[in-house]
Parts: sequence; C-alpha cells; structure tokens
Amino acid sequence: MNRSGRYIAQLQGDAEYKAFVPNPLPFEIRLDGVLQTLLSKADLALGRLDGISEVLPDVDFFIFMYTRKEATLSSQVEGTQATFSDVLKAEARIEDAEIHKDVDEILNYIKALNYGLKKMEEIPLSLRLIREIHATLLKGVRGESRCPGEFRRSQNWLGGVTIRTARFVPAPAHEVMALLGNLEKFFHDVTALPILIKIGMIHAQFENIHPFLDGNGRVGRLLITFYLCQQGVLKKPLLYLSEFFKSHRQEYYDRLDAVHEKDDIESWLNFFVEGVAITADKAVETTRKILQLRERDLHRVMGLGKSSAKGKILLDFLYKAPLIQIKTVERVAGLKNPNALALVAKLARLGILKEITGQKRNRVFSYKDYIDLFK
Ligand SMILES: Nc1ncnc2c1ncn2[C@@H]1O[C@H](COP(=O)(O)OP(=O)(O)OP(=O)(O)O)[C@@H](O)[C@H]1O
Repeated sequence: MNRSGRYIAQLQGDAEYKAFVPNPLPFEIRLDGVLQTLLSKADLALGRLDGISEVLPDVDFFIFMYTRKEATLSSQVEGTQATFSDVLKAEARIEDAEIHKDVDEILNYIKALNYGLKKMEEIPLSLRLIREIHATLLKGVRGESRCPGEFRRSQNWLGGVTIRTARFVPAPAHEVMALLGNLEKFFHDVTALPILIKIGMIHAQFENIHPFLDGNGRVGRLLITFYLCQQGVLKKPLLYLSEFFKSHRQEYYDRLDAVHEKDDIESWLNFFVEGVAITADKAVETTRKILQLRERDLHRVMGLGKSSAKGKILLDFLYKAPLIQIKTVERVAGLKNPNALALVAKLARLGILKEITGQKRNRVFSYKDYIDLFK
C-alpha cells in the first residue's frame, strides 16, 4: 500500500488515463540517518541565518533585494524570460526597450510575496490567502484567462500535449477541495514532526494536487516562505529556495515525480532539506558580503567632507534601488539638478556608481558591486 496516494483509472471522451489521488497528510516517513544528518545541517544553517539577521543594522533593505531575486528565479523555473536586471530597471522606471515583457510576471510575484507576508501578520495561512495570492500572481499576465484566484473545476495535467501523453495527471477536479481541506488543516498541525519535514511534505502535496489551472509551481514555492514565517523558523523572511530549484530543475521535477511514481517520499525530503541547508548557508555568506560592502562604501562616502551627509542618504537609498537616474537622486537627496549631478559624479569617482547606458541623456547609474552580490 502506497503511503503517498493511489492512481485511479479515469475516462475522458475516449481517452483512458490514470489520475493520482494523494493520501491526506502527514505521510508516514522514515527519518533515517541521512535525513537526520541533513536536518541537523539545515537547522544549524537556519540558526546562523537567523542570528546574522539580528545583527544586520537594517535588515529590510536586504529582504527587499532578496525578494526581487526570489521572484525572478521562481518565475524563471517555469520559463519566464525576464531577468533580475529587467526587474531593477522596471522598478526604477527606467525606459529601456530591451526590458522583457515578461517582467510583469515577476513584478506580480513580488506583489504576491509582499501581500502574503503582510497578511500573515494578521491572519493564519489559509486556502483563502492562497487564492488571493494566486489572483495577484496572474493579474494582467500570461495565465490571466486561466481562472486566477479559483481552484480548478476541470482536470489538468503536466507535460505532454494530451492527457494521454501527460507525464503526470493530478487528482480529478471533484477531489480537489477535500485534498486542499486536509492540506489547510496540516498548515496548523502540531505533531512533533520537524518543521522542515512538514513544509517539504506540504510543497510536494501542493504540487501533487496541482489545484490551479496555472501558476501551481510559483504558488507552491511562495507557500514555502509563508509557512516558514508562520512557524517562526526565521524572524525575518530570508530563506528563498528558488535558486536551488532552478539550478537543479530536473532533479526538482524528478524527485517530485518519484513521490507519486515510486512512493519515494524520502528522496524528495532529502533533496528539499539539503536545499534549505545550502540556501541558508549562501544567504549567510551574501549577508556577510553586503555588510562588508556597506562598511567599505560608508567609509568612502564619509570622506566626502561637506557632501558626506547627502552621500550617505543616497548610499542608503541605493541598497533598495541600486539602479538610479539623476531625477531620482534630486528627489531622494533633496538636491537641485547640478548638485545631484555633482554628487553622483563623486560617488562614481569613489567607484560606487557606474554609468551603464553610455548615453548623454537619461543616463542610468548602477551600484554594480552590490547588484553583483545577488547574481
Ligand atoms: N512530476 C511532477 N509531479 C508533481 N509536480 C511536479 C512535477 N514536475 C513538476 N512539478 C511541479 O509543477 C510545477 C510546474 O507546473 P506546470 O508546468 O503545470 O506549471 P504551472 O502549473 O503553470 O505553474 P507555474 O508555471 O506557475 O509554475 C513545477 O514548478 C513543480 O513545482
């Protein structure tokens, strides 16, 4: 008897296929030595990340960039073409014909992520919140016609042009609400299973249910962040796994596949927990580098004599918006055009800013060393 669920024979027109109906969570799992070791590594790494976030003088700017990076990578897992730099340009309202049109998908992802994090300060994680997140994600972009904010009422499938050739067919539509009801209950489960095991199971179960007609991968990845926040694993939302999933995309899909194909829940959990450990370690490393960069550049700006106060205001702003135009500098630092130009020239001489367009007008300055830390 499979722990993760069962396949049931279905008929659609004259097409026969097998749909997978997951069992309710939690699945029975084998917490063997390998998984235990990975869990300890991940817990240590998460502890380090939580610790370093406490000493960061202004953790919000860091989160700000991290959410942009996560939104980009999570959208790219499913083929969105726009890049991190497109996002920064779009947010800085820089006109550039080369910004990929898919950028709106990433901007929606950022909105959905922030919306969810804010909402979770007031209400617990729920199916209603998931529907709202989904509606935000698909508003005005590809997939808009595929029932944003609504759980599916028809059969869907993954991979393959027809249901017959599909790689995976999730549960029939009439099973979806009951499965989601169990999932919602499990969001608040208090049994003694490690949190990382619970969220690993939640992500796999969500993908196995595939409750929307579109956007399941992205919503399932957002769910990881929301759940970890709800559980207080980190005081600040600093752990984002999409980089790991994107760089191991085939393995990510194969391990999810093995949960329903081979009832191999442990391989998925090993992969997931290892991803948490690697990602948390990387986030600690990036945080350290940001702190060093900030110290170095603050020191440089403080050497600007009379301009150091305005220079510091500009530098602080660059951590949130590392691409900038002169008109923004005027607004942020409260300077008239010639003084804004002079200040930017000083930061360029210090090696902090670099002009990136090569044009005489509408120039754009980049805080390149900082952006590179997120690449
Ligand atoms: N074999 C599989 N079994 C279960 N889930 C899978 C499998 N392969 C991939 N997935 C999950 O499904 C997601 C993609 O689903 P799909 O290709 O249907 O795109 P989608 O539902 O449109 O969602 P989005 O494009 O927003 O990710 C992947 O990101 C992954 O999370």
